[in-house]
Amino acid sequence: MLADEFGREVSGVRVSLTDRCNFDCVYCHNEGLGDTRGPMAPREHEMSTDDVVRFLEVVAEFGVDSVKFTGGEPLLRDDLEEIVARTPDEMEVSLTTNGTMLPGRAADLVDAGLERVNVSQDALDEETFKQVTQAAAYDAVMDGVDAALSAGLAPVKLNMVVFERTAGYVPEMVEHVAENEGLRLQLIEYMPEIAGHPEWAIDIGRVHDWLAEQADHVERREMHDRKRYWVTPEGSGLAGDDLLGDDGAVDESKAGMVEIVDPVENPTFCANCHRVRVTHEGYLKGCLNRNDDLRPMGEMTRGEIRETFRETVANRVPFYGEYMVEEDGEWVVDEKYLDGAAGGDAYPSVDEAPAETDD
Ligand SMILES: Nc1nc2c(ncn2[C@@H]2O[C@H](COP(=O)(O)OP(=O)(O)OP(=O)(O)O)[C@@H](O)[C@H]2O)c(=O)[nH]1
Ligand SMILES: C[S@@+](CC[C@H](N)C(=O)[O-])C[C@H]1O[C@@H](n2cnc3c(N)ncnc32)[C@H](O)[C@@H]1O
Ligand code: SF4
Ligand code: SF4
Repeated sequence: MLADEFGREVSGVRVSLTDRCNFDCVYCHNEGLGDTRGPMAPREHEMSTDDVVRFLEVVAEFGVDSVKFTGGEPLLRDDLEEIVARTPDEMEVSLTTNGTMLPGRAADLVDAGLERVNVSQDALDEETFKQVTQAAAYDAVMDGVDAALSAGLAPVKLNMVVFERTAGYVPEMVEHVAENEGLRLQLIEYMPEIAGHPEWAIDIGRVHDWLAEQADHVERREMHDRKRYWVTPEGSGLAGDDLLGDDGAVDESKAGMVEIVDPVENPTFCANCHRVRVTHEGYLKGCLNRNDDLRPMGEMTRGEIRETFRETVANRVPFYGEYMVEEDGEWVVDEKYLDGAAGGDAYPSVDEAPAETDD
């Protein structure tokens, strides 16, 4: 496995398959590339099926053992089933989606090899959901979660972005996953780095504190050093070791899992980041929040992709703690990165994007 100069092995890749989306969430960072608004029809500059598969085959040689497909909305790609089916067998395949297109496709995706799915759901309230996503699709998302469960994808993780408009729904969402076996909850700190509106953020520390009071068992996940809180349904009377099965792990029929994703201004999170990203146009990048280290993979042979992947890993830096450093209580870009010293150019326009190739 390749490791960067901060000792972080790269075990996973996150591939954005498109920047198109049928929602227009007010907070969307689009995996670092800005706006999802625009035509919904397939676009020429998206990586082809073969491009995606070739990249995955190359990184599998380096021991990368998991891939997450994301976007935009990855289910807008009609070839998603084919991509999943052609992903190297040794890789765990997961998907992050708004869920609306899972009915009718979840079973085929599972047949193709999909192992896990995260579905974005910011509230249990239809009106708030509509305001946040700017789409009237609450029922479609709920149907999507059901379709994933019926297809055997339990536990399904619900992704909830916690910011000023949704924070009030946290207790309800926690109770929802505590009561419903097969669901987990991921509370994602609102990230303003690319989306803007820092005033929407809430203090995620308060959510940690509240959950610590509710939880009957707490764990840490190696990835990002994320905290996981296990919460039992109200009135269950279960606590502590009651929750553990014979294998020492929490029995999910007794408690719901709530994980907090809190990357903002968090050097510890970044110090445990083991992922390289790929944009829908086939650029490698070392960090969600950066677009000054992009390396194109289009028109490339496997040998060149190998080299580009090595370069991307070698140039990865933790965003908080190295790229952004604290000065007088403020986070500022470390001077040495101000001229794009990592070697890449600023994100090129679509017209300059590399053409698709066969290899
Ligand atoms: N800054 C930052 N944010 C991340 C990172 N990983 C996840 N996030 C945030 O969490 C959101 C949801 O992540 P997902 O793609 O659903 O999955 P995940 O939690 O990373 O992965 P799994 O738990 O393994 O499924 C992302 O879109 C980001 O907003 C990361 O490495 N850096
Ligand atoms: C960019 S979306 C792409 C996949 C899919 N369209 C979806 O919504 O699940 C991936 C995840 O990023 C989260 N997200 C988007 N913008 C964010 C932001 N500014 N801060 C934190 N999370 C964000 C979304 O809630 C979603 O769970
Ligand atoms: S559904 Fe996902 S990609 Fe689409 S706007 Fe919302 S967060 Fe962004
Ligand atoms: S370095 Fe930090 S901000 Fe960048 S992708 Fe990793 S965890 Fe996220």
